[in-house]
Amino acid sequence: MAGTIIDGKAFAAQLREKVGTLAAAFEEKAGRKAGLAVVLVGEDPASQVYVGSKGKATIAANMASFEHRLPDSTSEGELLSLVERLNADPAVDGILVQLPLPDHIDEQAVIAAIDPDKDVDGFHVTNAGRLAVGQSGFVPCTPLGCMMLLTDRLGDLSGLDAVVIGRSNIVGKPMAQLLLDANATVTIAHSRTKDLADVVRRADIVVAAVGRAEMVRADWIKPGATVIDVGINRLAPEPGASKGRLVGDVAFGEAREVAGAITPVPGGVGPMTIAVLLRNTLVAAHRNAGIDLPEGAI
Ligand SMILES: Nc1nc(=O)c2c([nH]1)NC[C@@H]1CN(c3ccc(C(=O)N[C@@H](CCC(=O)O)C(=O)O)cc3)C=[N+]21
Repeated sequence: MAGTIIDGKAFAAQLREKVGTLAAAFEEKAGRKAGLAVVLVGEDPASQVYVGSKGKATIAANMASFEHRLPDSTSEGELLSLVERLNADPAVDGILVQLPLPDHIDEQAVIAAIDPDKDVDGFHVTNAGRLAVGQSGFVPCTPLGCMMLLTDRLGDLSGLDAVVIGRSNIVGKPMAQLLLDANATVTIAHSRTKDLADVVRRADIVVAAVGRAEMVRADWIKPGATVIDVGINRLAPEPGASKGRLVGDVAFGEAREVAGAITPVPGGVGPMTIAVLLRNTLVAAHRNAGIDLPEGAI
C-alpha cells in the first residue's frame, strides 16, 4: 500500500491562519502590527517572485511587510547600513536578507550584522549557538517546519532512528539538533558517507536535504518510514516546454510505495518555510514589545 502524502501546503495554510489570528491580537495589545523586513539584492527572477510571495503572506497574516529591493551593484557597506537601520527601527520585528547574495558581498558579515533578536531566519551565530546549547532563540524556518510535520504525524519521536542527509548550516545541522532534542537517535549523512543507501535504510525518519534531484531511491527506504523531502530541484524542460518540473531529493513516485508517509515537492516542506517565517516574526514581535505569548501557543 502506498504511503500517506503529508500535505505541507494545507498544514502551512493552517499555521498561517493561526499566526494571523494571534497577529491581530498582538496589534490590539501593542497598538502596532508585527513587522517583517525582507531585503533582496539583485534581479534574480526566482528570488523576485519568492520575495513577492513572502510579502503577500505577511500582509495576509495581519503583519506589516517592508520590502527593500536593491540593485545588484549595491555595496556590502550599503547593505550593512540598511541592516543597521532595520535593527534600530521599532516597527521592524524580523529581518530577512534573501540568500544567496551577489559574490561581492560577504554573506556571513551581513548575517552577523542582523540583531539576533530580529533574526527570524535563525541564521545568526548567536541563534545557532542558542540552538546548540538548548537556549530559546530563533530556529531556521525550514527545519522547524519539518519538525512540525514530523511531530504532527508521529507524536513522540523518542528512540526513533533519524537520518538527515545533508549538513548545511541552514537545514542539515539545525535539523539534526532538533531531532536530537526530541530524543531521536540521529545520524547526519552527506556526500562522503560510505554506503549511504545502507545508512538511510536503517531510518524510521529520513530528512533529505542534499540538493540532488531524486537521489534517494525506493530501495533506500525502510518500509513504513516517514520521509521529509527538503530538496527543490528544477529538472531540464521536456522538449517543447519552457520550464522543467520541480522535483525533490527523493524519487517521490517509487519512494511513496515503500514509505509510511512522505512529503511531496512542491506542496510539502516549501510552504512550511514561509509559514514558519511568519510564526518566528510573531514570536519576535511579542518579545520586542514585552508581550507574553504563551509557550506552545504556536
Ligand atoms: N534568507 C533566506 N531565507 C530563506 O528562507 C530562503 C532564502 N534566504 N533564500 C531562498 C530559499 C528558498 N526558500 C523557499 C521557501 C519556500 C518555497 C516554496 O514555498 N516552494 C513551493 C513551490 C514554489 C514553486 O512552485 O516554485 C513548494 O515547495 O511547494 C521555496 C523555497 C527559502 N529560502
